[in-house]
Amino acid sequence: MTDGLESVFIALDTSDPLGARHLVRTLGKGPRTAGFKIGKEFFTAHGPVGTREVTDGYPLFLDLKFHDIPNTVAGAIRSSLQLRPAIVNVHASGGAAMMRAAAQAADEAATAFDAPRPWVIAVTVLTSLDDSDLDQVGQAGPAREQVLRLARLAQDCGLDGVVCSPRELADLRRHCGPDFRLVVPGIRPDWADSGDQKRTMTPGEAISAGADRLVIGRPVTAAKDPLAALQRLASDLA
Ligand SMILES: O=C(O)c1cc(=O)[nH]c(=O)n1[C@@H]1O[C@H](COP(=O)(O)O)[C@@H](O)[C@H]1O
Repeated sequence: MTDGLESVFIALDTSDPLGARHLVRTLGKGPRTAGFKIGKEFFTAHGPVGTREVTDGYPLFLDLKFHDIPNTVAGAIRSSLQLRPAIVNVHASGGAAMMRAAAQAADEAATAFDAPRPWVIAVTVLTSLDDSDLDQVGQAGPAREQVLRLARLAQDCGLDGVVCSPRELADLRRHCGPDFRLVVPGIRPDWADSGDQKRTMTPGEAISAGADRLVIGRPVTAAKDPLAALQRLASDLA
């Protein structure tokens, strides 16, 4: 994975392998494509074999958001390294021991499989939640403070970075420093519907605020012409 202009992971949120394959062919060499994100929908249907086939050697963000006891998460991280992902993730709310176990498992498995060590990052507060949603589930808000609290914990536990919404980027950059990886969904160009995303910004705003990688799905993948949508989005970044 290179730093710099290739800054977007495209989310392949589909269970249709042919559709996913078509998106990879169309968007793989598109402007700003850093790689592809495989999440629960595709992985549950097609597993590691389907994932390997569909991503076809492009950098993989394996987004399975592990959240379990430390021993179970460590095992899941070890297994996931067989796919040689560029990025894997866990939920920060799984706690410090779980995050430490995830980081250690990634170190050990990278050595054991002679695989590159992926970024191990923690999801803070899902971008589909706002302050009142946090209140409902008994998490201390506002979202901005909860994201910062979890990001600091993830950094203390040796994780490489976090998933956050674009709205927290400036704060996190300031508190966590330039080397802490900030991977950012909740990206909505002003021409796209927000859908179920609540804490959003445009791609240009997110990059200016300090994102390392953007994660973009439906504004591109659900467009009539996904490549044209990606090109339009890239021009917002330029
Ligand atoms: O971990 C993620 O990637 C993630 C975390 C989060 O807080 N919010 C979030 O939307 N995501 C993922 O980012 C993608 C966003 O897709 P779109 O909303 O279609 O652009 C989806 O695949 C989500 O699963």
